[in-house]
Amino acid sequence: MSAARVAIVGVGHVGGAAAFALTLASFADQLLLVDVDPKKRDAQVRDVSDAAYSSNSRTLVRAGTCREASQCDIIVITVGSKFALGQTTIELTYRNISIVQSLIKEMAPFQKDAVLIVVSNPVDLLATLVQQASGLPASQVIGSGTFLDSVRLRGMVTEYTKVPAKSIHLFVLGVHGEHQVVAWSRATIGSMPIDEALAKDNSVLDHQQLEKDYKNQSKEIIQAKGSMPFGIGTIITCLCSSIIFNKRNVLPVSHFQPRFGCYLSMPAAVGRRGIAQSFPILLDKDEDNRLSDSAKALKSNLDRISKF
Ligand SMILES: NC(=O)c1ccc[n+]([C@@H]2O[C@H](COP(=O)([O-])OP(=O)(O)OC[C@H]3O[C@@H](n4cnc5c(N)ncnc54)[C@H](O)[C@@H]3O)[C@@H](O)[C@H]2O)c1
Repeated sequence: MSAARVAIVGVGHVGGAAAFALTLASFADQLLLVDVDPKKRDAQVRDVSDAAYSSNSRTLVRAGTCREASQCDIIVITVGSKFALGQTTIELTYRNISIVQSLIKEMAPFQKDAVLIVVSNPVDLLATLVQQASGLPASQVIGSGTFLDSVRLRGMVTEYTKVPAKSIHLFVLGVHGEHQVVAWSRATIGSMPIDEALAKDNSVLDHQQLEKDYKNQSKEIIQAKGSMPFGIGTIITCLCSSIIFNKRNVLPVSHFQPRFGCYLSMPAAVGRRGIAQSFPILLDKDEDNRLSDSAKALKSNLDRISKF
């Protein structure tokens, strides 16, 4: 890619952290920040520009409009609304659906090679709707999905096994949230099944405890500091890098699953045109049943939404 332009739409906690991480990574030529709140947007531009100048980043950070964003090479959607007093999760979900749907209408048509990265929650549902409304091929719309969850869980296994995270092949898959599935049956260290590798040293991984701990970590971070922007900001940067440099890194991201007719996370090679190849993992029966149940629930929600 000659001159890479990235836009971030919604520069609150997550969008701001992604802008900071992308600027330090210094591979984008231009970074456009867009927000419905112009004061916040301009403040983020000034703050992140300071980081750009003090780190000698090549990335030029500036404020942009939705139309300008739609002509960028990568568009990251991090818009969201916060819980209002007395609001239920369902009300918040519908609020986010409505924000994202009107945003995509305002932005379309997109540059034909653009890749959209949806981060806003509920990420799989929104990524499916964004793809339908964007007019872009499914391969060019990606959801951040369970990428952060996979990285976090791998980090915890690293602490236990003392094996570097890059040698641990372990994925969290499916519909991001309560019903995501850890693919323990396919987890390996090097090429050896993880439980077998540990058994050699008489060690045992407590799958249930680890799952409980990595899920609790999100809740604990949010309770203590209100948001958890740094991990996801880095994940967004990693996705942008794989796209811009056509690295085809295999990452657990949300993408269209013909088997279920909706988006959910499975490993996929991510390159210049988005999803270059999907690598669905053959799960064991219990894991597959759980993944399949949550996909069916998501699909029926989507069918209900499309009737409105
Ligand atoms: N997928 C993940 O792993 C993951 C992790 C963390 C957060 N998230 C999600 O990211 C989203 C953002 O979280 P946050 O903490 O940054 O929220 P935030 O409230 O700090 O930021 C949201 C921003 O979106 C802006 N916005 C709202 N409507 C807009 C519109 N129509 N056009 C442009 N901008 C608009 C707001 O002004 C605000 O600046 C949430 O949906 C959150 O659940 C996802």
